[in-house]
Amino acid sequence: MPQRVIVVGEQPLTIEDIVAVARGQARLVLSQSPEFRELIQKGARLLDQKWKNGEVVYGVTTGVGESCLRRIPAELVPQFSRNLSRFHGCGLGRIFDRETSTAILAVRLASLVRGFSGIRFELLERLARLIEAGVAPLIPEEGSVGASGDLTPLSYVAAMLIGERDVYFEGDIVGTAKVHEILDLEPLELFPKEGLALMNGTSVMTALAALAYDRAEYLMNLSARLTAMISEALFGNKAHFDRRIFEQKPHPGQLRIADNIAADLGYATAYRRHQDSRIQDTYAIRCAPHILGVLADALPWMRTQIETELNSANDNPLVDPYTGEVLHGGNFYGGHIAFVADAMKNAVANIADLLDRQFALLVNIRRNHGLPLNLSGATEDQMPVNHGFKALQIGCSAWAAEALKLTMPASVFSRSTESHNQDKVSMGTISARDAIRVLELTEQVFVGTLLAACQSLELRAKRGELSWMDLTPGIRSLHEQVRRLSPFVSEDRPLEPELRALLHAVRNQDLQLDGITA
Ligand SMILES: N[C@@H](Cc1ccc(O)cc1)C(=O)O
Repeated sequence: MPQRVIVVGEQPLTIEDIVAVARGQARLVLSQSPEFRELIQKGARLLDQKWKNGEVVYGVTTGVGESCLRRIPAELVPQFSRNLSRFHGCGLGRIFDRETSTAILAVRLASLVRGFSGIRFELLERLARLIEAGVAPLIPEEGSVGASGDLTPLSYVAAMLIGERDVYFEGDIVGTAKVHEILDLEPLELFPKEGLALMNGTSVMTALAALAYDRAEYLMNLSARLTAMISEALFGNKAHFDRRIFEQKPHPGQLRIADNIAADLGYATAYRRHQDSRIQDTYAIRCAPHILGVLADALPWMRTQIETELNSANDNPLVDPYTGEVLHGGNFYGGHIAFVADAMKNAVANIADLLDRQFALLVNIRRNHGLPLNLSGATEDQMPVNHGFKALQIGCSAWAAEALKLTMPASVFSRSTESHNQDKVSMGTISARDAIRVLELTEQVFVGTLLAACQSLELRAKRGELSWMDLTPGIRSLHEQVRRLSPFVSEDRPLEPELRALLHAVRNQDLQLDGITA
């Protein structure tokens, strides 16, 4: 299949563009339009003239941050960009994976093409060339306060361009200098301001937020379908998803989720309650649209903020390419992304909690309308030595608790740092990393609960309590997709490999959600 080509520099990028580039599903190419090239070069030329004329330019002929009053002698200016990236080479913690690192490169490029960063076209070309060649720096996750930009993690992007530190390349981890040799490239000598332009921005947190948005949206839609499956397995009351209820409190996302669940249940107004169903199910079923709807209704706002940040010039100082004026500000402050990510982790962890409660309904013999204890599929004589889904439920409770624990907002933990120059910071990169971790855990809760739901439906079918033909194609299709990776549990067995296979399918968005209205 020919890869989609995304031209950067001509139109704003979307969250989906970043995800596609990160996953190798789209190529990112730099606009070759002469006007675009001229816009970029103009900013670089103006800046070059300024410092060569002996003018004081922050971050070029002065130190950075609190050191802004210290002048840098002309002969030391070229060395400065290199040193800036080097002294920030102090990140710690885990290393971002290749996909995330690629997203970070693409997001930084989307910012620099605005033409307000005073960098050469050549630098943009090199960045695009390295992305195209599948090169991505090894970036430690920790060490950014998220205002003053993601200085430390982005220093690894600058280091890659000057041929330093290590990168992912062709499935390996390789010294950057070596990769330059292989690709027959000379490492760049950064021009004044280029180091600062690369590092002084919000691209790490924004890349994480874009990836998280995509995962959260998919997981939300999967969870709506899973809710329908579990409602069927519990002989739930389908009338809880009657459109008229939601029209009276018409949050559009919540209404859409309710409609999707109703459709998956084949609900029609003439519906008659199952003889075993309760007049009102507990909240984990009845309020599922209200719980998932919180995220559904936040997503449009989150998208606006993430995509505005993604397509912004978020460094400092900015260089107006039309007048040559140097504008000193604080666009590196990641408060919007911090707030989005804190909100996202809260809404997603609530999904973990919701699914964990749904699982609890399935295994509890006082609530599950006759399903066997622990959903065991063993024969009667084998029952005493088979515990079915008991441990998996415990696992889901642990993952849900861990996700919920991570919802403490990071954006309120500003620390005054850097000799009180950076006296109020966003912590957005920490929020965004939390959001990713909460998603990982919630995906785990999802696959565990999904297996339990499939087991429950199959138990019902085996016992003649439910007919597959009475279920909608949406539910049957999800069940069949799961069964290709993990069969019915009749005798106890370790489920880890199957859970991992399912997780992999969720991460790759391989589970098809046919018929869902997004
Ligand atoms: N973010 C600072 C620049 C800076 C760069 C590196 C530092 O270590 C500190 C500060 C500014 O634009 O004002």
